[in-house]
Amino acid sequence: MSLSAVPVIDISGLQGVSRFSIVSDIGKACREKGYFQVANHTIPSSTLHGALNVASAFFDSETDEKQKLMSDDIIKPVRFHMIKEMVMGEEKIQRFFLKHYAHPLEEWIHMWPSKPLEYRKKMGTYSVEIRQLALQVMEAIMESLGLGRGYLKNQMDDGLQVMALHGYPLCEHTNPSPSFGFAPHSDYSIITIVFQSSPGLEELDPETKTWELLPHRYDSLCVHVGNYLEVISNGLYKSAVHKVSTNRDSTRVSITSLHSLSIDEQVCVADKLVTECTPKGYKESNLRDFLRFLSINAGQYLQCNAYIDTLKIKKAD
Ligand SMILES: O=C(O)CCC(=O)C(=O)O
Ligand SMILES: [Fe+2]
Repeated sequence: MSLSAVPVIDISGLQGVSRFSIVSDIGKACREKGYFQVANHTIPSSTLHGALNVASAFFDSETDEKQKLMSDDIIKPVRFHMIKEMVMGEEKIQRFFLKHYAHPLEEWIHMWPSKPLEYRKKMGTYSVEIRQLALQVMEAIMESLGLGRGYLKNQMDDGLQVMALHGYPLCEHTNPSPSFGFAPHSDYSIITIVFQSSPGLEELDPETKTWELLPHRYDSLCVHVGNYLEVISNGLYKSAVHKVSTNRDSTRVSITSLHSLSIDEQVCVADKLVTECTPKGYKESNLRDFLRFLSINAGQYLQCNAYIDTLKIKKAD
């Protein structure tokens, strides 16, 4: 595991004269890694930490809210879940998980936890701010692919934002199992933005095939290329494979925001990226296809690239 190679992109000049070089850095990071950290964004620290605090308070609480939202039905727009595993003959919680849809906010917020009392306000502010950032980053990504910054912009207005909150309790066993925490996977989004309370997220470097621990830089956010961006880019940008392992010395909380088109909107390879030398590499699909795949395969998250692999068009020899 190495510490140093995660690209950090300062986006403070994205709307100014430095746009061209920032867009090209973002393109390079998506092409070579599939992930990068964003520094100097404009989301206030109070918004980021306010959301982390209410997420922790929700996971720590003993309220019947958790019970009410508890479900194994992955289609539910709001659900709480606990992922358990046997460790040395004892059942251990490896992760608490709360998922809720977030855009448009007024459609979903009344279904979110009502306790702690500030949950909806703080998480609502976070979700709106993070979505604005995601749209800016997406514009830059589309520009870096030569598709123009407005590519898919209208569809994103009706797009889906799914927030996935994770709480990883302390685990005193040093090595319960390789997947204890969050097993390696890639995300079912166009892009994902992760905020973490402490280090733990590890990214698979596609070239060296080594795991890189994402450094915990103050208020920085991590962007992942998701499965649907891999499709849109015709494989130029590869989905980020990542995991969270155990060996932590404190409880860890993370907030993931997954940004996609609406549930029935087909995502396909951008026409401009299909050429004689680079034929179409992926079938089109939508988010509902993914959810169906997930429920048939009965896993909460899939191993690595299980879903995206089903979309790949095999090259004729
Ligand atoms: O806990 C984390 O940092 C990662 C969460 C994650 O990968 C996900 O929600 O898809
Ligand atoms: Fe993920």
